[in-house]
Amino acid sequence: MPRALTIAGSDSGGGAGIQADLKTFQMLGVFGMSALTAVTAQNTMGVQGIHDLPPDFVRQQIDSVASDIGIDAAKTGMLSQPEIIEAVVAAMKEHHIEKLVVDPVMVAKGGARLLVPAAERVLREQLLPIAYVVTPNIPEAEALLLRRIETVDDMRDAAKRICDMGAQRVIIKGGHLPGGSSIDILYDGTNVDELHADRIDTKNTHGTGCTFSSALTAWLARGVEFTMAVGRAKQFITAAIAGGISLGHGHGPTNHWALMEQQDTVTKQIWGHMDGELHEVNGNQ
Ligand SMILES: Nc1ncnc2c1ncn2[C@@H]1O[C@H](COP(=O)(O)OP(=O)(O)OP(=O)(O)O)[C@@H](O)[C@H]1O
Ligand SMILES: Cc1ncc(CO)c(N)n1
Repeated sequence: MPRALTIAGSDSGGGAGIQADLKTFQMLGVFGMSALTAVTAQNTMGVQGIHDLPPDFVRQQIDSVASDIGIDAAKTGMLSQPEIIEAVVAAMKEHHIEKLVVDPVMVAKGGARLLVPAAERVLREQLLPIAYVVTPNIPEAEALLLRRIETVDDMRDAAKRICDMGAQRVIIKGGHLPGGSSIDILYDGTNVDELHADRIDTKNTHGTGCTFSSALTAWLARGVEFTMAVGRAKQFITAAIAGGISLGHGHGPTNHWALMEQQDTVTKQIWGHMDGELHEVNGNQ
């Protein structure tokens, strides 16, 4: 069974962070494990409190699962403090984690900081160079590069510049760009690609970034090639946003079960991919 680890914060509201990641892993048939970095008191209205965990204890959680269960792919989300980033980097190196998806979470939708400003430099200098892929949204890419991103051309340029900082691959998520479609830019160190989806008119976008990066991690854990894994992660997040549940009074969560509920082409495509892979595995035995 493919195994994926999320190293991230807990969202008590269940739509983002560790909770979104584990729900997504489960939906995509991957065994999910977690190393908590922080616990937040959070709901659809915002973040009411943050309690960071000690860096050594973050490290201990990673060591526990790596030394026993094993990790096919890992992702990072909210890392909160510079010392936590340092602990995570040391653990990733020691356990030789190659498929590392870095979601450089900095600020929650309502504006609360999930990474102290002093940690941005450590993230840039220590975490990016060990990332298999980094997935900033537009404000995060702006913070990493200290420059504005206003157009799709700016996003393409930013993807190359972030790759120059050491990440092997970059996806700039366009959820924050105004316009009728939701464009993500994908750079694999050689080619730039665009991923398009119609923009869904909804306020229920809490945790979209976490859900997208955990779907990508799940497909990488399953051994799917990078570009295909990104395409399937995009299908998953688009279905989850379109899945339309409305909870709470603010930015509600996406629907991680959307694929189970809608027996449409997206469901058939995604479950079909998995079915195909299972047949391949069985056929090779
Ligand atoms: N309204 C929307 N309609 C369709 N796709 C969207 C919409 N909003 C975001 N997306 C897609 O969701 C994915 C996540 O992008 P986004 O920019 O929202 O991440 P994020 O800001 O990191 O999310 P969060 O901080 O809430 O976890 C991207 O693939 C993006 O294109
Ligand atoms: C714990 C946590 N991680 C990430 C995000 C970003 O969506 C959030 N709101 N909360």
